[in-house]
Amino acid sequence: MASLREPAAWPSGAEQRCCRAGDPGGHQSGAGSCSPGAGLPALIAALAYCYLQDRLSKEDALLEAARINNVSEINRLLQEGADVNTRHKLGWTALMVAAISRNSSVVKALLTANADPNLGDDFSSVYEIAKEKGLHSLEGANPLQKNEMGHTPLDYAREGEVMNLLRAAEAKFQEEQRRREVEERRRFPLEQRLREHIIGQENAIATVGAAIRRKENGWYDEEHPLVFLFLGSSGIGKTELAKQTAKYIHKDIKKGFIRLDMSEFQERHEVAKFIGSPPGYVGHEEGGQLTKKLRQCPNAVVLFDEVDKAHPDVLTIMLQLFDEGRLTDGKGKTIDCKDAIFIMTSNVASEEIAEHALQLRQEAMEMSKKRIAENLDDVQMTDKITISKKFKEKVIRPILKAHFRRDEFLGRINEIVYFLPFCHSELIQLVNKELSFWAKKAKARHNITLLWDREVMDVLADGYNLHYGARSIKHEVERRVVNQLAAAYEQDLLPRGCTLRITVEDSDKQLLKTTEGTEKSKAPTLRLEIVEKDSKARKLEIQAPLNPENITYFL
Ligand SMILES: Nc1ncnc2c1ncn2[C@@H]1O[C@H](COP(=O)(O)OP(=O)(O)OP(=O)(O)O)[C@@H](O)[C@H]1O
Repeated sequence: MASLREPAAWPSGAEQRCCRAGDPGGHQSGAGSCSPGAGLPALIAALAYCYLQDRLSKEDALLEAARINNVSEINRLLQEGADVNTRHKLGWTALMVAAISRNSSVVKALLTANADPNLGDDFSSVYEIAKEKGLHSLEGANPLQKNEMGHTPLDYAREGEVMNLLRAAEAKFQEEQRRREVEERRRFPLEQRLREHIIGQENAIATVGAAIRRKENGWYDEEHPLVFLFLGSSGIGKTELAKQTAKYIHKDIKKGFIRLDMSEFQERHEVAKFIGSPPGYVGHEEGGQLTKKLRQCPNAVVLFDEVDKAHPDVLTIMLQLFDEGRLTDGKGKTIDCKDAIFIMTSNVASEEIAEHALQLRQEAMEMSKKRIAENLDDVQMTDKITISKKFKEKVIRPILKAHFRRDEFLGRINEIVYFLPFCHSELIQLVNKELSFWAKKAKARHNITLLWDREVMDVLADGYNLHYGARSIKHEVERRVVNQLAAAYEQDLLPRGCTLRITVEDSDKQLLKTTEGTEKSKAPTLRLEIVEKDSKARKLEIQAPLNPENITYFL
């Protein structure tokens, strides 16, 4: 509830302190009377106070003067016609304020001016105070809000009228929320959101986006959960897509995303860890890793990482889960999870997929070159390629079949989603994302502005390793840029607030003699330079032993 001592519209402590310090003897406004020794902060506070005084109504000013024991101000305001019995919007009078603040001289002055000591307290209702404090009862408040024990306001309602009110408010709020979400989805579709976090992988985004849209709009088989298998090499966005899908569906609710590393379920006895042990067995009380989490959020997005590593008995349980949309745990309790979304990831066949994609890109590039040579108008330098149905049937399916050994398991997968290696333009985007991440940190932590250009991004994109995906770009940026930044900082070469540019040295790619006598190009070096105020650049001499180019980073 609002405290008598803290009405929302009254000046802050700094203003009050200044006013007291500068108001020993009956000045009019409280401004300019801060002692010179009080310094700049006091002067600023005094000015702020004056400004506030100008804006306050006479009645507000009277209440304020009563609170801070300013008798001369009380007298002045009363002379100017302020109502001595005025009330604050939460109900108290100036006399009450002075009394509760023990400001006896103000009490005397107010009584002399005929303040009514018999005015009862007219404090507002809880509703008024909540409104004043911005805690509106049901207007705009979320009636579904849960406290730390998981209870909503309705759980605490005892009276019929309040219960009815809360029920109606819940229904109204849910309807409003649903309407807002539909509107939001229309304006900002899932694919667009995913693209904000995931570079490339257009086909994967489109496949997942379409399946989720079908489900959200009721165009799906409600007897079975949605099941995806994400295929592709490491660090290419499989987990990220699963995470972002969960974020889209469950917002920031952590329980909405369940992640299990299936390499932890390689042995037969580990089935118990998955769904819990039967009665009488060790760990019965603990429950299973999957069942425990699914019980908390039966419509979660569940990620089974490296599913190819799971023991066949674990796969049997997963098949039952996908088929029936429910799971019975070690305690015999059944969890209904038809609304869950199951995503399995696997690196199986990743080499074949990567090779095929590179070959398709090569063909697309040659085709474009040929058409340029033939001077045809419809030339499209496209990075977009699609894995053919033939390749999926003839190459991928047999590999999956050999691995999972069961047609029915593969048959329960709604969509097999292919993740392809990054093309050059996607690598440039990944580099830019990574550099932007560090630029933001440099700004926030050290007020340093970091600049780079396309040539720098090209050099860093060369560090791409097909087997490590986006992680190799992260490591390349850390190795070749962030290491230098850290060393320069340690050597005190970076003035706070400076502008730093990353530049490419040896950009003409010098040719080096290799031990075999052949020539190979030397990778260009990245250097840091400070951009001075007059736009002149000065290269930083970062001292050995830290020559970042000589540091090997083991992936
Ligand atoms: N397409 C992408 N766009 C943006 N960032 C990506 C992309 N792919 C991967 N990353 C980033 O690289 C890191 C690893 O990605 P992710 O965990 O999705 O890999 P993965 O494909 O699941 O591989 P693994 O099987 O090794 O886990 C994450 O930080 C992720 O944000």
